[in-house]
Formats: sequence, structure tokens, C-alpha cells
Amino acid sequence: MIKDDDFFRIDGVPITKEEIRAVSIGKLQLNHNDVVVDIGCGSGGMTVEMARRCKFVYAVDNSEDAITTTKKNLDKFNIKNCELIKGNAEDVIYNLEFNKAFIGGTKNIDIILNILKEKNIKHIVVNTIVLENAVKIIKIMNNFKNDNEIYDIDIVNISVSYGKKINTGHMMMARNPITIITYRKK
Ligand SMILES: C[S@@+](CC[C@H](N)C(=O)[O-])C[C@H]1O[C@@H](n2cnc3c(N)ncnc32)[C@H](O)[C@@H]1O
Repeated sequence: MIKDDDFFRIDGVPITKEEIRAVSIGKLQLNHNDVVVDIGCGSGGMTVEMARRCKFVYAVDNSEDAITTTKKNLDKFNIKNCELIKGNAEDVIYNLEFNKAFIGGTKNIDIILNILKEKNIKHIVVNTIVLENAVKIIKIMNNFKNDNEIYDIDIVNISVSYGKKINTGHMMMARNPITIITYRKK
């Protein structure tokens, strides 16, 4: 994983932190034939990590600052197998061809998940910090199960703490827990 400090950053544009990226990448089980859509690419943290491990990434964000930041990081890490798309994911992903989805931006998540269902995307990983979103996402994914499809949803909640040096040793500084929800259809 690339260290958080090595990414180009601008104020107000979030990044998925290194440890959360590591688990999310693991859950995506990427291979060199995968084409992934990154919904809400933010600073491009996940975009860069995914592009290094798969065939192609479509990186979508509705924020101009996020697109600018991701572009800088694509250049910084010499990533060529990626197209940046500015817009609301729910408006733009329908016409893209991909086989896996990573979702880091959850505005209109219900519409987005329904588009992914319609497109028969079999592998979806979502990160969310908002409890209500986690419940909503799990409910929607459970309703994907038409036609007796066999699917699996795994849910992990990750709390990362970082060691900080103090006079007497080190203390652990906690970050907000993130829920990672993975949907896989057989
Ligand atoms: C937590 S950040 C993602 C961080 C990113 N994964 C990274 O590693 O840098 C969420 C981003 O999702 C974007 N976003 C949220 N909902 C969206 C939507 N429906 N369509 C497009 N972008 C969206 C926000 O603008 C924000 O930049």
C-alpha cells in the first residue's frame, strides 16, 4: 500500500486511509482482467491502488476538487489505465462496461446499487462511515436475490488506531470506524 502522506492532497477532499484501502483491496480480489468502477474517487487513493492491480479503472466523482486531486495522483503514480469522469455516479455508470465496483461515495447509494444490480455486477465493495447507510446497503443487497441467485454478503467494521509518541511512551489515537460491505454473486 502507498502511504497516505505520499498522496497529493487538497483540503476538503477525503482519502480512504491506508489500512482501509488494504482491506478493501483484499475484498475486491482484483485480477489483471478486472475493469472496476470507483464510485466517489475522492483523492484517488483507491483509484491508484486498484489501477495497479487490475486492467482498467473508471474513476467517478461529482466534485471538481476530487477530480483535480485524483488526476494529480494518477500523474504522480504514473497510472495510465484509468478514465476520470466528473459527474454523479447514478447518472454516468449505466453506460460504462465494468465487472467490479468499489463504492467510497454513498450519496444516492440506493439508486447506484440498483443500477449495479441491473447491470448484473457480481462483485461490489462499499465503504461507509454512516451507520444508517450500512443498514440500508445490506437491505438493498439482500433484495438483489431474485431468480434464486446464490450470493454472499460479508460485513466488517474496522477501527484503526495510530500510535503517537508522548513523553512516557506511545498512546493510540483512534480514527472513526469504517464499515466495509462486500457483495459477491456466484
Ligand atoms: C470518502 S471520499 C472517497 C475517497 C476515495 N476512495 C480515496 O481513496 O481517495 C467520497 C467521495 O465520493 C464522492 N461522492 C459521493 N457520492 C457520490 C455520487 N453519488 N456520485 C459521485 N461522487 C460521489 C464525494 O464527492 C467524495 O469525493
